[in-house]
Amino acid sequence: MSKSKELFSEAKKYIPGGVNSPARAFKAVENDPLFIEQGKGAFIYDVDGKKYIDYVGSWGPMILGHNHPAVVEALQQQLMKGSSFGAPTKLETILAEMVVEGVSSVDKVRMVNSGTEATMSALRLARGYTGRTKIIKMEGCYHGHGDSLLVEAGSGITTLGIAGSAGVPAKMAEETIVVPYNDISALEEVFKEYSQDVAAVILEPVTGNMGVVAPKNGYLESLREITKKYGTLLIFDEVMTGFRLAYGGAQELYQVEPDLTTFGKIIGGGLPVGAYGGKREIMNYIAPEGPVYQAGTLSGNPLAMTAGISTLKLLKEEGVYNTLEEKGKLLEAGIQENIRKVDIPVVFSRIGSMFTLFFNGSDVTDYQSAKGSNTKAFSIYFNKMLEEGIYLPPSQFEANFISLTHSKDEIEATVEANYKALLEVKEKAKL
Ligand SMILES: Cc1ncc(COP(=O)(O)O)c(C=O)c1O
Ligand SMILES: NCC(=O)CCC(=O)O
Repeated sequence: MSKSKELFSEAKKYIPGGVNSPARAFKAVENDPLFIEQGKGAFIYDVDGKKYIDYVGSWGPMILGHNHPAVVEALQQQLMKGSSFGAPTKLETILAEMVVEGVSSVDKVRMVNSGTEATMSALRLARGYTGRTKIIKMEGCYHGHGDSLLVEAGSGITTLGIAGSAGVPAKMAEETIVVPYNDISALEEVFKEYSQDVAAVILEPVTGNMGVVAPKNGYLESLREITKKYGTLLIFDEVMTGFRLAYGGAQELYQVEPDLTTFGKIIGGGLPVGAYGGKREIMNYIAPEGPVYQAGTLSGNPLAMTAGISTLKLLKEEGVYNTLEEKGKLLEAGIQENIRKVDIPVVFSRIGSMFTLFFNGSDVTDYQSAKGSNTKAFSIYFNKMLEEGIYLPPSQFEANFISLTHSKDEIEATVEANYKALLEVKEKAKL
């Protein structure tokens, strides 16, 4: 038995399902999770000593690759000074200023400890600011596990094939209206009925949590117009896309400004951080300045701020996002060629350094089309890639991430493995 399997059965005795987040459980791919010993650059090493090229990147944060020396050095220095004070440090202002300078719609930003906290807090703020209660979310978008948002959510909810979560009060869920992603007329219909009740529309501007799906031409612009018309706040959940698709996130890439933005993943440089920010007038509603309460013992934690600052400093350098795009293009070209050669119904969807291979014969533009993917084929693909030393998110409905440390060699090795895995899928799934 592998050490990973041993550790997993031990973990299951003390931790529900053996994991601290369901997305890692490998349930949909009929396998057991690897236990990871260490990471370096584009690679992770499991406890059995096997080396993998990593496309999970801790689900997004590790855009610089694992254990970047500058981040490690900065963390070591900060650790000598102390890990938490529960009092202000200048590090918080430095990171906040970097976010404000980097993201055009953000005048002020509040640090929290996870993406979940960021979206929960942004919703409370939107409700407090507008005095309205309903929110609109898009099918298949995942915004963390806050009650209001665990409705028709992507990521683990979709992976496990469940509708939502037990324990969410029906009254709470009723305040959430769900419409399909990329569908403006569905949104307009909802606004006709609830024009004065909707505090916020929240979405992933480019989705990662039903797999990578891009907004249709003009979709984000229309969202901006409609929300403005009805006095509803537009919230871009950029937990995944922030500092990933561009330094200024999807809103920079598509040139559409939301009222509020949520962040996580990359701004914590691998440590637990989330944040929400936006227009000054709205952000001033947060306590102690305003009436919307939101707090955190470890919020703005100096270690987390340090990891975030040193990560963003490196991402600010000239050419970083072009480099990521080049890597994405190289991988895409290789995989598209494989898809042609193997002649298999697969859609390769990519924006910058985020991508998903949908085992799907039709275009994927929303949750319904994403769910039409062949999850059995994905499972075969996933396990073959793992065998070939490529570590992917263990679900069809997730984004893969390329880091700055994925070199030509790693990308070529991935393309080679992808060819073998597609062949295996074609044969075993009879595609
Ligand atoms: C778009 C998006 N929002 C929110 C979250 C929740 O973040 P966290 O897992 O840090 O709570 C995630 C990922 O988990 C995400 O991808
Ligand atoms: N796309 C899914 C995530 O980013 C979250 C991972 C987790 O919940 O463990």
